[in-house]
Amino acid sequence: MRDFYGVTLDTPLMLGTAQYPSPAIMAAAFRASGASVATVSLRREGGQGQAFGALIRDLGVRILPNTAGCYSAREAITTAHMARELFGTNWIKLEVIGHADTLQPDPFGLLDAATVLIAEGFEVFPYTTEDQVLAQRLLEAGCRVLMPWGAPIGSGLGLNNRYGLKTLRAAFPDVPMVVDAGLGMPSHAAEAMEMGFDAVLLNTAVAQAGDPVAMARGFALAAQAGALAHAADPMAPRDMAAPSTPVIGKAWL
Ligand SMILES: CC(=O)[C@@H](O)[C@H](O)COP(=O)(O)O
Repeated sequence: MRDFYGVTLDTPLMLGTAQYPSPAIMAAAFRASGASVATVSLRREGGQGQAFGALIRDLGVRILPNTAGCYSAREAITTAHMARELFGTNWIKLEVIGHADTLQPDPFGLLDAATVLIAEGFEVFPYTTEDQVLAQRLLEAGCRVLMPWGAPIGSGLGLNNRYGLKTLRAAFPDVPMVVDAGLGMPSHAAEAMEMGFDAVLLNTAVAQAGDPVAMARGFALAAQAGALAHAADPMAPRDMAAPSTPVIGKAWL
């Protein structure tokens, strides 16, 4: 498993903390998922007070505060400052949203905010697209992790641009990468891990499932299966059939 700013995670699953039917169900979903990281939105959940903060801390997982809902570099930077103070971590999942309908990242605001935050000692996890040039710029700015989107946040569409994700993975083989957002089913997580990504981050698919706890477990198993398959050096697909049972001679009839 990859190193995320010097931290090796036990499992390849990062889970969001929003939209669960109740705090108790959220905690149970975390336990079922074995997630290593909980991402927390300061702007959405910061107002829920100390009880929520205590609940998150009780999950016993690493906290990755995020800047969800920020539409400018300035807003994201201010939110990151508050998050560092509140959670006592330099980790920040940096979201600078560029478009209200797709919630896609604003590449320019993202790079500006990442540059400032890295200079201030933050360890930035940028929510980005699969664009290789932007990835290169983020790495040059000092990001040591990339979080390309699977699909628009909350859409559950899975991996929208497989070609883009595969080429991004291949272009920067040594950079830890997490597919973040848009996953709807465990098979999407398995596919991302099979492609060689190091972890997946999701929220809506678990929180909004009829049974969040069962879905959390499903994602955990799928991410683990995908990681195992990637490490097992999968066979290359081929166009023509090839008998899987070798035939030695012919049966005598
Ligand atoms: C919780 C969080 O950080 C989201 O912004 C994240 O990107 C998850 O997206 P989904 O809800 O689509 O899984």
